[in-house]
Amino acid sequence: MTSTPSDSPAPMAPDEGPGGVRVRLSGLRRTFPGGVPVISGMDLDIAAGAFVALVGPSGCGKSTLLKLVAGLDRPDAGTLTFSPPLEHTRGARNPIAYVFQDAHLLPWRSVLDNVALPLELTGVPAPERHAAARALLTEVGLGDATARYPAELSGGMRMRVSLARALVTRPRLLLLDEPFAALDELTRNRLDDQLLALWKELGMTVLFVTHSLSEAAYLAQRAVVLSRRPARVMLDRRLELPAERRASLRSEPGFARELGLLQEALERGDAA
Ligand SMILES: Nc1ncnc2c1ncn2[C@@H]1O[C@H](COP(=O)(O)OP(=O)(O)OP(=O)(O)O)[C@@H](O)[C@H]1O
Repeated sequence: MTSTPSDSPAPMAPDEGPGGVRVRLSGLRRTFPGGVPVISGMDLDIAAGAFVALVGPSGCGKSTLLKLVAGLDRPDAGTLTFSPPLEHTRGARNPIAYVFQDAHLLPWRSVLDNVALPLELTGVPAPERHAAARALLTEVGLGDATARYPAELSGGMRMRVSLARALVTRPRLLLLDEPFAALDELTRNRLDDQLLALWKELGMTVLFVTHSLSEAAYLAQRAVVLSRRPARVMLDRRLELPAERRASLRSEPGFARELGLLQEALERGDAA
């Protein structure tokens, strides 16, 4: 049966999210043609609504893992389970959203139409999709940039548009692959705070890949440190930091202690 606009879930208010999904990886394996083993027997259990950071040496398999979770690639063995199953998702049109390091905006579309695109593709009528896109753009601080075009935006603004576009479908799982890596530190810190606010508001599960241990510790409740390829879990740690993250946290001794533990695991994993 094909989906029509009238089959679409009811629109959700900006402060209402469908909540997160639990993600379980069991014995997940991926070997690329040519025999390059990238993931060999990965087990991870991510609670619904958790914010998990994934760090590891360059080339260890982080993006591969995200692609497997997103369904953009298939494992050679092992299982990937979502609970509740993604097809039972209330309100979410695309239960999984993916944000890349490059914002990947369509240059010929306005900011509003870029953000509304995922809804347009599922047949949501223009007034409804524009209202949803406008609400999200306001949340990321771009309420006055809806008519602008990607070429007129800074790198940080483009990433905010990309984040708004990912969230416009109210996903239950948000996958981010080094989304802010190309930005200056101040912009990156601001976007980290915006992402945290959106996560708290919408309650989706977040899996965030980053090379920055400091960004991982600041954002996540739980950090998973991977070894060099094939990726194995070197450390899976619930961070002992206050739930409320503020800029001052970065200079506190508890934060430095967590960074030290992550660094030590990363070095062990790189030498493994
Ligand atoms: N489609 C593919 N075919 C063959 N090899 C691949 C493919 N995709 C990735 N690889 C290899 O798998 C390994 C892991 O790549 P992946 O992009 O997952 O690493 P990563 O940890 O995300 O790296 P980085 O931190 O540098 O972004 C690399 O050696 C890469 O060359």
